[in-house]
Amino acid sequence: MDHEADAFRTDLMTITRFVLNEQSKYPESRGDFSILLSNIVLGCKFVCSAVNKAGLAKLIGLAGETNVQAKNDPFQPEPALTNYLTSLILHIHSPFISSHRCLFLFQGEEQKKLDVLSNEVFVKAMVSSGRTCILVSEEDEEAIIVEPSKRGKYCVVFDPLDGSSNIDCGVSIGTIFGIYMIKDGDEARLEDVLQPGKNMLAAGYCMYGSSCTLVLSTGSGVNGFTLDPSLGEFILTHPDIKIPKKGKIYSVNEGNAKNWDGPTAKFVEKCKFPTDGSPAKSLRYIGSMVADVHRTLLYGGVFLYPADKKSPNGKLRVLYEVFPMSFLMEQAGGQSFTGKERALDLVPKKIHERSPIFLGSYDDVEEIKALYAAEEKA
Ligand SMILES: O=C(COP(=O)(O)O)[C@@H](O)[C@H](O)[C@H](O)COP(=O)(O)O
Ligand SMILES: [Mg+2]
Ligand SMILES: [Mg+2]
Ligand SMILES: [Mg+2]
Repeated sequence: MDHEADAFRTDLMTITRFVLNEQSKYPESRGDFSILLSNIVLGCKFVCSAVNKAGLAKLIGLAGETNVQAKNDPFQPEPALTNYLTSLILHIHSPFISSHRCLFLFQGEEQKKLDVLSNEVFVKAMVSSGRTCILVSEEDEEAIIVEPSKRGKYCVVFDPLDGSSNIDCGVSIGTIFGIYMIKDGDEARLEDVLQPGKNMLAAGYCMYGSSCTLVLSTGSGVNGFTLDPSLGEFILTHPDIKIPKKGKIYSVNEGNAKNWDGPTAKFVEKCKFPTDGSPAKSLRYIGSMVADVHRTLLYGGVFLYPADKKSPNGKLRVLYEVFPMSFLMEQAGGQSFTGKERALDLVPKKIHERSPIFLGSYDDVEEIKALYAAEEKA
């Protein structure tokens, strides 16, 4: 370690310092929101560490593919490695996870186990913050109403592990979250989370990729933090992110093209064969919403998961995928549209409701809106 160089890094803007700075702008604040955010950050660090270790376990499992058991389950790690990883993870994260879950994680089927594990981590991190009252997770059918003794005034909606089908090939995945406040006093009701996205107080995601990046908005711009593994701290690396007004990339699963509606098909056609003299756009599609949106935010362009004949409401879930990403896009100067309205104006009726979504650079989304408006007139 270069201690001399490290000595010059002590003025780094860590996420903790950043959140406390933000808190100081509200002298009446008692720090509840900062405590909630710090528990979200801890949850992200935990999932990041589990994602990294799951990859290691799979690698070992693949190497043993020749025995019969390994054929049935090619991801079975060595027992010694399982024990080692279990004790390691329990040592670091024992307040959040039971030994049963830990063993679960390293005994094959990592993909599903990581969904379950990440969910358990986030639920526990949120409840133990003492600042939440309702939690909605992709992995839980019903909303979780926090018991009165541990209750606070915030509602958190989250997708604990987004893009989980990408785990097996080590492609970027993430966690998405959004935060609301209960409408009145001490009563927590389902209506408190069935609010339009524009009522969110904060939203963000953490991407577990070549680096671990947390992107956060508390309603005054968007900031990105990168985890420094040697410090265990998220450092502000992308201050005040602004999405380019127009982009050169479109991002969509074109395998669904035969079922698209007119405006979606026309927009993608225009991306590939522009008629106004502009260059054709490049196609980039990872298949993890977090990663596709992250690239869109930094490079510009548009991410779309439209409705199609098979899925008239699209695929992505309103509360914990569409809303947080739309909130971030707008905060970064972009737009987000459902094909009918501004995404953040949508009022969900059910916690796992889905919606088509078009989000990204302002001008690109404007083009999509014009195509839908033209179709409505015709
Ligand atoms: O819906 C997603 C997966 O979420 P999930 O892992 O269920 O939390 C998004 O991350 C992806 O954008 C999406 O899965 C990609 O969908 P396809 O193009 O494969 O339909
Ligand atoms: Mg998801
Ligand atoms: Mg998920
Ligand atoms: Mg899922």
